[in-house]
Amino acid sequence: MLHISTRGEAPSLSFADALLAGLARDGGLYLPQALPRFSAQEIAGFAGKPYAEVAERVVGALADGDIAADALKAMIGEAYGTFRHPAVCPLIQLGDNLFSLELFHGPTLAFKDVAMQLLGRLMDHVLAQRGERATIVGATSGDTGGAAIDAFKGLERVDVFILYPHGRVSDVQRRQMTTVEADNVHAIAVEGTFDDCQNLVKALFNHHAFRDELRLSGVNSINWARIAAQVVYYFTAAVALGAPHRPVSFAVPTGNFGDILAGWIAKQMGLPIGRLMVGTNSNDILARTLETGVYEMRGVAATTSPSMDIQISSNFERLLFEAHGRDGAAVRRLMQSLAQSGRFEIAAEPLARIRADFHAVAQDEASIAAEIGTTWREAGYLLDPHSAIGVAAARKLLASDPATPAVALGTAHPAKFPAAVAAASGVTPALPEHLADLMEREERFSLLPNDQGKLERFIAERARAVRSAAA
Ligand SMILES: Cc1ncc(COP(=O)(O)O)c(C=O)c1O
Ligand SMILES: N[C@@H](CCOP(=O)(O)O)C(=O)O
Repeated sequence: MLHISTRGEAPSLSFADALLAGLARDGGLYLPQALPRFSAQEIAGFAGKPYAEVAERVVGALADGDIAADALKAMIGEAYGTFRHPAVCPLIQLGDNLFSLELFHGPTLAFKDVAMQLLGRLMDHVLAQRGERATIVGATSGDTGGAAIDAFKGLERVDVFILYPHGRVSDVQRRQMTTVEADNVHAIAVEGTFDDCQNLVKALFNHHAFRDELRLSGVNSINWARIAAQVVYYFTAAVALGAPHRPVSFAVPTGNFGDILAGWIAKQMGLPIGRLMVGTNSNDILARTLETGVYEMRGVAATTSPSMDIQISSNFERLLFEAHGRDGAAVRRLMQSLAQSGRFEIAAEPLARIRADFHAVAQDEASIAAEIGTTWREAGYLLDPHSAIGVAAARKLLASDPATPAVALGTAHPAKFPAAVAAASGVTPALPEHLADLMEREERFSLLPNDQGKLERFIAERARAVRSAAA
């Protein structure tokens, strides 16, 4: 199966090629030409199966034979063997029809591990088959970076450069990136916001000579394989709650729109998802867009849910592509408008299509703290600020439809954000044992300005040095 770019001007690629490419050469994002679909009977058959087995079916269908089934099975087994919970992504009941899907039992305590542990293995596998090396560049508002560094540390065929906004991630998140001792890992603090970091990464991909010389690859959710791996937990959660015999709704703390897009993909693959609720913090560009049809950037505010302090929500482009009937030219026009004026307007028809599947609600800092406090007092369950946005959004779903189970995605462990959690609940969550000495480990990072030229020189020098030391 080939994968096509949302901007319609890049070569179509196989799953393995799209995996290594990251961003398409026309600046767009890859999507499969057609999505596989499971019958209700097949979905019912997922009930009671271990997570890894469902992952084999779902990721296997999306990879469409491009990765040999036995190799995929082995990689999935290894990837989810790194999780501390036997169910991998357990479902916890918090109230009547209210559930938390805990996605934070991987090595770095965030949902990013679910995809990244598999992505690292998939990339290494494909690079080894081809005898190639790659330079991975990624932008993080806190969690993707740590998850990528954990998944790729020490791999011989990749150098990893992670850009994070200086002073805008939590101490735990920063230390997960800066204390890893591996020569192929480079943590870069950028003087700017997450959006600046993400723009720099996209600019590196769009500088084709640099991209080709260093064989750039991406691990943000611009990489289709990230989304493919995230589709799996929508299936396991919904089936555990009675799908395909009844619909299940999901509330998703949203920033780059990758996680909730994975839910929409699951729906296109046959899963009966009721409503998909976008939850944002006060960086509410997506909530405003769904309400008004105008996507308009405003300055980004620093919040207690820093991983969602995002204005340019990359994966929204994939949804726009679908809502415009897969018209790459229409997406190019919208993206040009965004680059030139910081805004674009969605026409009535595509907006109606988006609104048919998605709803949105924004939470300010006071409501996030209140949700952490309420859930702790009423359910004895400690939420991190991002997951609290999900639970608050799920309550909104239940207020209008109490009969349909609402699953809030639990995207981070509360110990990643101890100060905010303690302030809201009075409880200071402890880091799991494997990270207990994180605050004592030595840090190693480079501070760079928000400057593409300087970043390119930095990456080229480091990548060449590692390659000549390895030769
Ligand atoms: C803890 C946490 N929650 C939610 C999000 C938002 O997810 P997405 O960017 O896929 O919308 C992120 C970052 O992406 C995150 O790190
Ligand atoms: N919240 C993310 C931002 C990057 O998102 P991604 O899913 O596109 O990698 C983070 O924590 O880094």
